[in-house]
Amino acid sequence: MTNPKDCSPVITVQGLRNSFGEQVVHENLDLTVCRGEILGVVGGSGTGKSVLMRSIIGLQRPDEGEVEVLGESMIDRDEDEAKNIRRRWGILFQNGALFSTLTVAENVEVPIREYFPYIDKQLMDEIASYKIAMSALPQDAGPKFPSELSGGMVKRAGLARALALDPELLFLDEPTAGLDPIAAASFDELILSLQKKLDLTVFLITHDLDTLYAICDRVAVLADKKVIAVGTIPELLALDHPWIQEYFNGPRGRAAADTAEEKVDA
Ligand SMILES: Nc1ncnc2c1ncn2[C@@H]1O[C@H](COP(=O)(O)OP(=O)(O)OP(=O)(O)O)[C@@H](O)[C@H]1O
Repeated sequence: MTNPKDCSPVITVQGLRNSFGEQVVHENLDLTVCRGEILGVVGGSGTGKSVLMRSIIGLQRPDEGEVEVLGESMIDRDEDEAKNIRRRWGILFQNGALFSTLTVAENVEVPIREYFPYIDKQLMDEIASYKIAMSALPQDAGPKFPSELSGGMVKRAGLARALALDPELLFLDEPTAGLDPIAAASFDELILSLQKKLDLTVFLITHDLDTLYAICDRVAVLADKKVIAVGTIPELLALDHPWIQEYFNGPRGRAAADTAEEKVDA
């Protein structure tokens, strides 16, 4: 499947190979993420979605292959160069990855302090409070500790921190995992509205079929150690790969498609 004609690549992965000892996780994996799209990444458990994300953000050194993000190669960067690139993206890890001993506002301030240590306290607090509002958290969430928040609020706090440095690119690792369907749908809507407002490119790992239907422009499918297909859901449905058919045409896939259709009709 080819990339859209007007694709301006923000992430390009070519010939990626990752292994742990004898276990080869990726072999000859290629993927392009285009500017301004929400790309969903799906695949069975253990197919290497998180390892792929770690390779893209430079946390996992591949055995082979090229990874370019925002026009810069991610392989063998020195720390200063890597830091400059990291500043241009935000990451929401699966469990929120907040510092438990810091309040929500202090968590949001962590990346700001790292990159702009000279910003005074008042401005820092104002930026944090703005990011908290953007993530649809009530302002009284700022002084709370992560242990005082619901699961949905922890995700929003993680999102507020991911947005701290006005990123161009957002990585989301299973953002709706562990949320009830209403909280998950509202988180999807939040991501979609932020993506539009901030003109973000989003790399989104998910198992959540509703999320794929609700917000993803294209979906990349990981299987057999590589990206076996990438395209819109109708494009993927036209392929007769057994995993794709089972995933999208299984009972959960059909339920998600029905929900998406009902939303369009409403
Ligand atoms: N640091 C590591 N050391 C050894 N093996 C690892 C390491 N990280 C990941 N793996 C292995 O790589 C494979 C892919 O893992 P990964 O976490 O990327 O899968 P995934 O597709 O994200 O799975 P899930 O959907 O269950 O989260 C797994 O078999 C995992 O055990």
